[in-house]
Amino acid sequence: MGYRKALALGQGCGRAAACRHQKPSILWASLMRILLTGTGGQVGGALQPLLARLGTIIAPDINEFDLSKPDRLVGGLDTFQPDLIINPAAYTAVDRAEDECELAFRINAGGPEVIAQWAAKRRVPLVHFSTDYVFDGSGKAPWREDSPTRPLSVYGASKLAGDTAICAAGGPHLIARTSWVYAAKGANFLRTIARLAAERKELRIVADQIGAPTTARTIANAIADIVLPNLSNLNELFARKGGVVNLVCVGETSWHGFASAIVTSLRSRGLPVEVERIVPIATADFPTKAKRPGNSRLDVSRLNRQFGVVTPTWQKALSLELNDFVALQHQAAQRANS
Ligand SMILES: NC(=O)C1=CN([C@@H]2O[C@H](COP(=O)(O)OP(=O)(O)OC[C@H]3O[C@@H](n4cnc5c(N)ncnc54)[C@H](OP(=O)(O)O)[C@@H]3O)[C@@H](O)[C@H]2O)C=CC1
Ligand SMILES: Cc1cn([C@H]2C[C@H](O)[C@@H](COP(=O)(O)OP(=O)(O)O[C@H]3O[C@@H](C)C(=O)[C@@H](O)[C@H]3O)O2)c(=O)[nH]c1=O
Ligand SMILES: [Mg+2]
Repeated sequence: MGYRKALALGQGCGRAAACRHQKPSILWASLMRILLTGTGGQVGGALQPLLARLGTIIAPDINEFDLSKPDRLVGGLDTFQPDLIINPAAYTAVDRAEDECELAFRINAGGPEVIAQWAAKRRVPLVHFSTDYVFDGSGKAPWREDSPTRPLSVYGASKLAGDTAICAAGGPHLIARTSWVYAAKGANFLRTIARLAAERKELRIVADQIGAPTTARTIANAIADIVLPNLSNLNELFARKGGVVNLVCVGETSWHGFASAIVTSLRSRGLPVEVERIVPIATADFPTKAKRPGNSRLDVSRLNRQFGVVTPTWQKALSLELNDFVALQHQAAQRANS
């Protein structure tokens, strides 16, 4: 699918209906085969331990199941025979995507399309992940699941094309739309800021892009809370309540506000912090290849209403994540000294 066509497609595909959560069936759980992609990444890595007790986790690496080669995925799916597919694998290098448009589209749209069509034919439920970067960032109101999309970047357009293809496949699916994901491990803003804060006296961080930093752990917990009690009827649950659902931490801040909170917490926890000034700047003063939305706020009321899932505030989630981050830093320091 081409970039322009993708830009013109897809306005979200949320559906609404009422349903009661059911208790998990132990027998069902033990028989379940769950295909989980991207376990080397933030969200896949956080999901893996939570899902492990549900049955057999099939976690292929990129050589066994490469989303950039959509025509080879059906063979893998036929071999794995999953009862549930969870697909956090994605191309997430936002600036690089501007130069690797074709690759980003294959991984974020072509691969998911093949998976969704395979799953739809067999009525296998599919959980996928989307981004705030499908929006153009206008206005100040939080985006709802059915708000008009207009991505500003290749990454955003490729993710939207994936969402649209999954919706069009017509199978039972849930697309969790999230934002500003980070974890104690992985490539993310928390780790970038921690590194820069230990090296520099001054940080200059954009203060006019507003959203909700969200830990991979928050996303994994929410998905587990939706999936676990409904294992035996996920198919029906997603057919009635699936589609897109926003899944972010509660509250909002700018990247500058997020960086400031990270640095304050690192200092109070005794980690090395050299930085003296965190200067708020405009997006225009931090030129990047890809354009990013100014308004990345996502309205989580559907998540609360449909699934009864309440996420923590971004500040609470940050504090929890920093416990792990600090422990990992101490371990690394001990290894370096021994
Ligand atoms: N990160 C963010 O800020 C946000 C992410 N999202 C979405 O959430 C989801 C999870 O993101 P996150 O966990 O942060 O992503 P990460 O970048 O942390 O992880 C992506 C994973 O995808 C794997 N991957 C990359 N290319 C391929 C490929 N060709 N075939 C198979 N696997 C591949 C990577 O493998 P390897 O480990 O080998 O590199 C990695 O394990 C994605 O859909 C993303 O678009 C939404 C909003 C914000
Ligand atoms: C390092 C740095 C970044 N920034 C800005 C650039 C950018 O606007 C913002 C965040 O930088 P990042 O490169 O981490 O942002 P980015 O990679 O665009 O993060 C996005 O990733 C994809 C995968 C998503 O889906 C989005 O939800 C979002 O999390 O901070 C500064 O202003 N100063 C700095 O020193
Ligand atoms: Mg990034």
